Amino acid sequence: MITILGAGKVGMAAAVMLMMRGYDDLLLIARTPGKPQGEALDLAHAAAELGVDISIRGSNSYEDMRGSDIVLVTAGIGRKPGMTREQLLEANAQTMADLAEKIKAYAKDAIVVITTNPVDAMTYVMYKKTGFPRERVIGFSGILDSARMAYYISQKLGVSFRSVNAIVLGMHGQKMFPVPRLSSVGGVPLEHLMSKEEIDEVVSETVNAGAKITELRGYSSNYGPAAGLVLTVEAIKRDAKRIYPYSLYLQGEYGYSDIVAEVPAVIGRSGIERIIELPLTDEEKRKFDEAVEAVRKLVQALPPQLKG
Ligand SMILES: NC(=O)c1ccc[n+]([C@@H]2O[C@H](COP(=O)([O-])OP(=O)(O)OC[C@H]3O[C@@H](n4cnc5c(N)ncnc54)[C@H](O)[C@@H]3O)[C@@H](O)[C@H]2O)c1
Repeated sequence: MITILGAGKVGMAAAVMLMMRGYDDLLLIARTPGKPQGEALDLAHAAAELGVDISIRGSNSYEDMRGSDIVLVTAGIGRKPGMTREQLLEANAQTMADLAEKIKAYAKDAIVVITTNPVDAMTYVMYKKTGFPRERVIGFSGILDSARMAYYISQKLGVSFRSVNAIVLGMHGQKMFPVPRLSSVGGVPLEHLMSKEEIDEVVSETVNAGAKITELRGYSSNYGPAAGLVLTVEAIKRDAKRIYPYSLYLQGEYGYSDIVAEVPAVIGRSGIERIIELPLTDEEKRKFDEAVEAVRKLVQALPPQLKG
């Protein structure tokens, strides 16, 4: 059973994509009476039209998440134009702590995937408050950040983004670190294919991609994160052992402990199986450090009761 907490724009886009890929036993949980039930009914009708034979339910009761093997956390407020992800910290941290209690009570064996922003700090709160092994507390955004980088590279070079391998590390926010040296197109290092100015442009477009969507339409992205959530569910359900970047609690990797950072990892049935440590140059390590320090600042700004 896959439970989605929060039936907002990200949660519902994920539900639609999961339905279309045939994932059975979907449960939507949200606070507003009628909202998750209505969303589930509409989606169930769409599944019937498409001939997708699955069960989709909505509920206002957290107890119904009993038996979930995956819980996707999408509850919390999103950005408005001009806001940074970091400005959502206070409101959403309390939501994470509240939801951690519910997940602990009713889905103690689930793999928890957090999308709520600022996602690195929210993953930290979820890890501390559930007390789950770190393998089962996974912050989502890295798949989206690297897909955005791949998209901008593909646009500039006129090649399919399926031939692009783009790497983004560190955090999901203004200090995210796209790594051109480790990114490649058809196996050729990016730096052989683009000028420094073009690469700088790709980096800037990647970092500002979410803000651009928010500026244009007045609210933050939802199809992008939803697609990456589906890949994450797929990797878990199929024990696919794919390598994707996630925001994960570090215990010595990259020289860091007791902090969350965006790093590549192998994901399968039991959650995160292994964190991959990429070889970074001194300059790259400095940028990675800046990203991690930005997360640390956010974590430090959390009220003490939400950190431990
Ligand atoms: N990690 C990423 O890559 C990424 C990308 C885009 C958006 N996001 C984040 O995802 C989150 C959700 O975005 P959205 O566009 O779906 O927002 P939304 O406003 O459309 O939906 C959020 C839902 O959360 C619910 N909610 C709010 N506070 C709650 C609480 N305390 N308990 C239970 N439910 C609560 C709301 O009722 C609403 O249904 C935001 O924090 C946003 O910044 C993350």
